[in-house]
Amino acid sequence: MTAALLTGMTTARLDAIDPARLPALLRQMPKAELHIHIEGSLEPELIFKLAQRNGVTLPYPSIEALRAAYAFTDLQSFLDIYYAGASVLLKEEDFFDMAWAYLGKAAADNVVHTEIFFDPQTHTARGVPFETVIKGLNHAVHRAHTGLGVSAKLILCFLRHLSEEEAFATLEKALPWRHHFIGVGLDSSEVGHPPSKFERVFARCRELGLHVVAHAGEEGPPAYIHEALDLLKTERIDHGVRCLEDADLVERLAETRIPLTVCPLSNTKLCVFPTMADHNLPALLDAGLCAMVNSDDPAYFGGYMNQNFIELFAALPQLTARHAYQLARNSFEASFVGEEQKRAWVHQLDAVFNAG
Ligand code: HPA
Ligand SMILES: [Zn+2]
Repeated sequence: MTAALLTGMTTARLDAIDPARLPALLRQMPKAELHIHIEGSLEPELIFKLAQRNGVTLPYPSIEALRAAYAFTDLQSFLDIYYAGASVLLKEEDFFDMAWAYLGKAAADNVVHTEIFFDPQTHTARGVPFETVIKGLNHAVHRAHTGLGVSAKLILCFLRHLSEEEAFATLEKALPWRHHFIGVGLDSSEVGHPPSKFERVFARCRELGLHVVAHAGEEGPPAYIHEALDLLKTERIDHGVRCLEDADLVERLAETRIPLTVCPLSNTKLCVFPTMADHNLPALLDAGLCAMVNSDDPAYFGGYMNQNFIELFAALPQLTARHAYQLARNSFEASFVGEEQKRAWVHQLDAVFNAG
């Protein structure tokens, strides 16, 4: 599979690229984003605009005060603010506006394909119908194809701090809209909520022909990654950076080419790594894993896709054009699209690296 995707670019050619071209290449190269929570793309400006439009009172007096609260110590300290921010989303056009703003940013970063997580339970718990959420998001996704040239798909995430029963109830509500999303995921507070809690829900989702992914090994132990693979049978692992603590797991991930959707700025902002220079993405690539770069919650963590690439490569000088190409190629390999489309995107990628 890997060899088939690696078209014109040889390692020797990649290593001959002038390092001065690297920042431009990172920006210009076509890429796929596979780990973005749409609620995490809600910028403070849009939060305030929607609050005003919907008559919602926010516990922050200004945009600056809200932004100042974005100093996180761990995943939970972020999730508390992230769920509060989502409280301004009430109407279909709110969900459209949020997704449309993200898709414009993605297009500007040369993201040609994005698989977008959404958290319906965050909204249905506040009385917003599932239909309102999915219709608003779907409208933006469709408009992105024609208006921005960005291919976008939706992945429904279950909140793992809630019960199995609530996940099943959410799936029931989603089924009339089954054709609007391609898969399911698992997010929210990881530690104490292992993948095993959702084994039966995921089995049902697989029966329905949905793709399955799960957050694991962000704050949780490598055992959670094993569980996601063994019990949920996930096709990708979201984050997964703690896999390096378990040599057998690394071998398993390398052999199966199960992708890891890594989020560098997220990991530094949530203190998974003390600084970007400590990030283990170079080691993940050296271990032969199908890892790539994603933004996770770009409005909260300081940047969208290209900002993640730029800060990662600036902090880790051992990363070169070879790694940039590998990361983009991995993003296409890991995406839930057909082989022909993947090959077309890799050809576009080759063209950018061959130019100049
Ligand atoms: O990084 C994350 N981890 C878990 N849940 C989330 N929900 C939004 N972002 C995240
Ligand atoms: Zn995430």
